[in-house]
Amino acid sequence: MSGRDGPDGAGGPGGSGGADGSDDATGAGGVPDVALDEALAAVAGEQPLINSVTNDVTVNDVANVTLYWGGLPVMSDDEREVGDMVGIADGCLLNMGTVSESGEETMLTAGRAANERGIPLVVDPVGVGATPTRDRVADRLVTDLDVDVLNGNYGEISALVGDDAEVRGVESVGEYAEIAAAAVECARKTGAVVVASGETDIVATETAAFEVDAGHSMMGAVVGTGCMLGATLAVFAAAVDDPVAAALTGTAAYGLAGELAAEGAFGDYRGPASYKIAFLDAVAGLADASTPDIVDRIDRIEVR
Ligand SMILES: Nc1ncnc2c1ncn2[C@@H]1O[C@H](COP(=O)(O)OP(=O)(O)O)[C@@H](O)[C@H]1O
Ligand SMILES: Cc1ncsc1CCOP(=O)(O)O
Ligand SMILES: [Mg+2]
Repeated sequence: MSGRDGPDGAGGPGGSGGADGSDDATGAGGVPDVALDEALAAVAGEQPLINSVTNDVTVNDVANVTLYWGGLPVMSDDEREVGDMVGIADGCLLNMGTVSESGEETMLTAGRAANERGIPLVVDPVGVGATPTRDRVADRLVTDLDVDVLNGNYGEISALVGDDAEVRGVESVGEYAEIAAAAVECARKTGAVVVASGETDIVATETAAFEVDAGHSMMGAVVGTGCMLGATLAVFAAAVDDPVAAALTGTAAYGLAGELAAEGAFGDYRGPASYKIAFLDAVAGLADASTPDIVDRIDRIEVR
């Protein structure tokens, strides 16, 4: 871990330590007693500055969703400056969606600065499994850096651990019956808390796996929802001390926003483009919306 509490570390807003079920700080069924309202209040109170080195396709969405959660976005990605910007940030996101040769080096510079500063480092290995270049860059990021939270779709997480995976461009294609086991193996390989996104999200550590039942199929119809999940995880990891509680809370909050948008709570929509607007408004308005207790959306699952 990057100088921060690991999954057994001290708790904090939004969750209490031992979120991998290793001590008595968990609730029923070995699920940590995460609290959405506490996490959202912590984000609002801390207003974490998040530096994202991210792709050209969704950079504006990543910036806005960071802001709408209550963080402060900055997208510094120049080798001459990024170390200094991460040096004053509270969290760092690396998203390799359109990584260039210089961008690869800049991501390593930013990641090393985050590790040295002891702030949360989130990595989204976009498109790993699609090309040898992406396989090499992703492996370099998780090997050379101390990653706190790693998020990818089912295909990307499976590809990272060498399981059969079909990643077409950046989209996960096919069935992944063993995704929970792949996520735990990925956590063991990288030392990160792993979020495997899909119809049901999986949050995994080296010793525990949780299903997060929140979200809507319309989220899968919008480019950028995985990238924006990475930004969400960076914001929550900067405000919630325990990285597992942060990942569970951020993933659940994100899915709840997707559900509220699909229900029309933040405006009608006619298709994926207008849904995206409603989704972003749901993120911005979640703190004021009445939301269910997210503990009821999280189930610990047994993984061999
Ligand atoms: N069919 C679905 N049902 C519910 N939520 C979904 C569905 N597809 C995607 N999501 C949600 O959308 C977000 C992005 O997931 P995903 O599409 O897997 O990432 P990516 O965009 O990187 O491929 C996640 O929060 C995930 O839970
Ligand atoms: C289409 C595309 N190509 C390179 S990055 C990118 C966006 C990927 O966004 P997400 O992973 O959220 O679907
Ligand atoms: Mg993605």
